[in-house]
Amino acid sequence: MTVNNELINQSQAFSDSTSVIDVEDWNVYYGDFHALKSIFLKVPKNKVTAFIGPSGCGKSTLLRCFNRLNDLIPSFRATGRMTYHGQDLYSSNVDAVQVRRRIGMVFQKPNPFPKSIYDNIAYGVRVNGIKGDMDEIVEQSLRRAALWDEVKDKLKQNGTAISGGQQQRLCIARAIAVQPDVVLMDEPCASLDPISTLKIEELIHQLKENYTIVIVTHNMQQASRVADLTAFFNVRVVDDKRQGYLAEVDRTEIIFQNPKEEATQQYVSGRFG
Ligand SMILES: Nc1ncnc2c1ncn2[C@@H]1O[C@H](COP(=O)(O)OP(=O)(O)OP(=O)(O)O)[C@@H](O)[C@H]1O
Repeated sequence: MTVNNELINQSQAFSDSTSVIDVEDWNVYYGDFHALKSIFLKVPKNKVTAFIGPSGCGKSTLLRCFNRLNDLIPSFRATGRMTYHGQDLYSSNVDAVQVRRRIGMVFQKPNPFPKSIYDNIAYGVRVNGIKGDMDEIVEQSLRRAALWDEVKDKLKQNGTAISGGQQQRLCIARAIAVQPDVVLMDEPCASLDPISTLKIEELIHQLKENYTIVIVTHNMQQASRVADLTAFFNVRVVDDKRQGYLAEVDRTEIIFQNPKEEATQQYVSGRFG
């Protein structure tokens, strides 16, 4: 296996952190399209890792590999090794449903169930057979998602009948209610106004005390505000086809102030992408 520079840089940057997810020589294909080429990455525990890069470079693809969401796409195929706490995530004896419980996901568009706020939380807790006082679990999850004070008097109200920003925090509460240890966020603020966006960013800061977070964002300020580590993905053309790769990964301040790659500098300063 080739040792690559990103891995060396990153291990220097976060040598004090344990990694939760380890990616080694990871390649993704959709049919014969090679979407992601040879990714090496360590996702550090209780940190926020941001994925940035131009459209189509494979940020969402890699994020969705972490909780096996791409398994649902018939043309998807991956090679290489991806481990979660040292366990091979793609081993045949790993249950993808259990993976998704431990590695939760929040999507770009808030997607609460058309059920009460209470049941939005309680549903996944029941389905996953999690024991405990349901009222307490609901309250605790809503508190952790910084939503409790706004909804505590209307828990029976439909989860779709609150503001977009509140809906997104409800989706975060729903994700953390099933006791994950990683929360993946795919452009979680893309459909939100600036005030709701700031609330989610503050929440991300709080959440990393208890969870490991990976966020895909097109918003450079957001990456620089929330992320400890930033991974810049880029696209190159191989045999007339666009192929995504990890160009550089390092501490966020280095990626934004003193990156090693020219392309990273150009991207973070808004000169392409
Ligand atoms: N289900 C799929 N089938 C075939 N190709 C796909 C599929 N999903 C994504 N791709 C392709 O894989 C590449 C990476 O897509 P992906 O959505 O991961 O990129 P991204 O960096 O998240 O893009 P964006 O920033 O626009 O959301 C793109 O060329 C895309 O067209």
